[in-house]
Amino acid sequence: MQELRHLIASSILISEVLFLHFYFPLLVGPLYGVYKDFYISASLFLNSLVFVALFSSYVIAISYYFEYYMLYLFLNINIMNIDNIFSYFSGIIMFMLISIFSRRGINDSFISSLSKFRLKLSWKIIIFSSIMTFISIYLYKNFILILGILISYIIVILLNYTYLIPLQLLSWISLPYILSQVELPSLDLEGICFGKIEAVLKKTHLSFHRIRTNSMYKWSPLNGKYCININDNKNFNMIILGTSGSGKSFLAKKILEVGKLNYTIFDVHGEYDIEGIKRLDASKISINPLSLLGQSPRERSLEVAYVLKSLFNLGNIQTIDLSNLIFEAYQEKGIYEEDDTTWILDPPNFRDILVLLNRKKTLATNAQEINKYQSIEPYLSFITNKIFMYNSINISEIINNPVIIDFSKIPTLEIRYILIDTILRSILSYMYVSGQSKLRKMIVIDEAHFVLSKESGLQLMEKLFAEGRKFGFGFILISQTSEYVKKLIPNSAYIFVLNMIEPGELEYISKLLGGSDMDIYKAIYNSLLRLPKGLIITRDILQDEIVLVRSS
Ligand SMILES: Nc1ncnc2c1ncn2[C@@H]1O[C@H](COP(=O)(O)OP(=O)(O)OP(=O)(O)O)[C@@H](O)[C@H]1O
Repeated sequence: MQELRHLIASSILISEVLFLHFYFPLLVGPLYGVYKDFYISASLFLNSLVFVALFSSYVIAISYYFEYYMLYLFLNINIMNIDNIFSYFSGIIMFMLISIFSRRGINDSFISSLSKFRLKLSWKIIIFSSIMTFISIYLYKNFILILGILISYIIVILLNYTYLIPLQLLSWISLPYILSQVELPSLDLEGICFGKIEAVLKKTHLSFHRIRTNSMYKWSPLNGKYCININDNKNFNMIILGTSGSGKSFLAKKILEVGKLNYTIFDVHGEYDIEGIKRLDASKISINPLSLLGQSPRERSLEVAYVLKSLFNLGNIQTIDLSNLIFEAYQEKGIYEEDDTTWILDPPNFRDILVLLNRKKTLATNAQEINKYQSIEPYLSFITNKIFMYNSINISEIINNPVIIDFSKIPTLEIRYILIDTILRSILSYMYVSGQSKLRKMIVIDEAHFVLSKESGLQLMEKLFAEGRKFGFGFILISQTSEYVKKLIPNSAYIFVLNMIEPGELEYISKLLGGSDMDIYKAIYNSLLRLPKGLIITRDILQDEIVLVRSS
């Protein structure tokens, strides 16, 4: 939207010059000569104030003086004299003083953009721009015009934007526009381009964007593709946060579709239906959580007991008893800790453990022992479900093909959780066996707080997040709340936030994206509250810009 600002600024200049030429003489009659200088000085003063406010940049406002100079040259008026320069700079200095007294500070958006400027030279642009410059030098034969062209030429080469090459020809007239292009963040234009950038958060005086921030930082409209280059990141993990209906699953689907990624979606509520993608009804599969998954019987017994502890809030003694019982069940099946050749035998299932528990209960010799078994029996009975009897699910098939696993028809949340946990652990074990790889699989977990709210689920996810990249696995976690994803954020490459309304969430996310700057915090806080469906706020890590993106 820099274009709109330049259109306004240039329109002001051109109308003033035209007014001076055509109507001013009619207005003041024979006193034209007397009032002309006053008119020019006053308009220079006022315009400099307007231009600084419009561009939030003293540098761009100063460059407009040269455009002014060129336009007046057409009327044979030379404004390059001390009086006029003084008038123009008085306006700029007055703006600085107003900014200091209103505690806004002297901030120049052009200069602050220079710190983020990434130099990318291209031979193509250097050659084209040089040819254009030589042609214009030959045509213009005027020192001032040529100087403007040479300055524009250098900036165009440094900025590396092809569309600026023809603008060089306009010399000083196009210089303010060319300079303002430094402010465009040079975001990646390669990778997965799943959205359009609508705006960038900038410290500016004026904003033409509809999302109000009520802060010194405002959304500065920008047009461009928004791309993520996941292969360049330290991991492939992403977190999507937002209220219900804000567009979280739409965004996840876009990333998968545009990136042509191989994926598995853990669809907790049965919301995903993607044409041509296989849906697996989780209530019709079977997976045995007691499969060893590359671990020893002791390790796996402890792990399963820990999962049940997290799920049912079991006490420590109950958890140890349960773990010992599971370990004994392995031994009954001929699977021994010290003999890893037995680890490939068929594992017991929850029903075997229940049978073992009942046998031990009948053989118990005192009330304490009976109580011990009775305290874990209801939980074991509860999870002894046909889903956990044997292994019908083929993990390598799930990993090698796109698939949506629909968990919505699983009757109880506890069974749903154990099933999701077991599939994720099977994937972890597959990862270790299959070895290192480039990105081969994205795993999307919708309603991730369901898994992460359990201690064992959070630990498992932390492990997957930390180790997935090495083995070519990335994760997209979707959640309505940030509460459970906090520990995963350090191992995430991208965090996309859609509309949020809960004050605690807003505070956390605004601090996370905005850092310690209170004005940025305020801007993000107010924007998240107002975000319409499909609009995302994210921080571009490479450019360190906070951007507003629409998934489309
Ligand atoms: N960028 C967008 N452009 C067009 N439609 C969108 C966009 N984002 C979301 N929608 C539409 O809005 C509706 C809600 O989106 P979506 O299901 O992705 O929300 P959600 O945040 O996942 O909701 P829930 O938390 O309830 O699952 C859908 O019909 C979706 O097609």
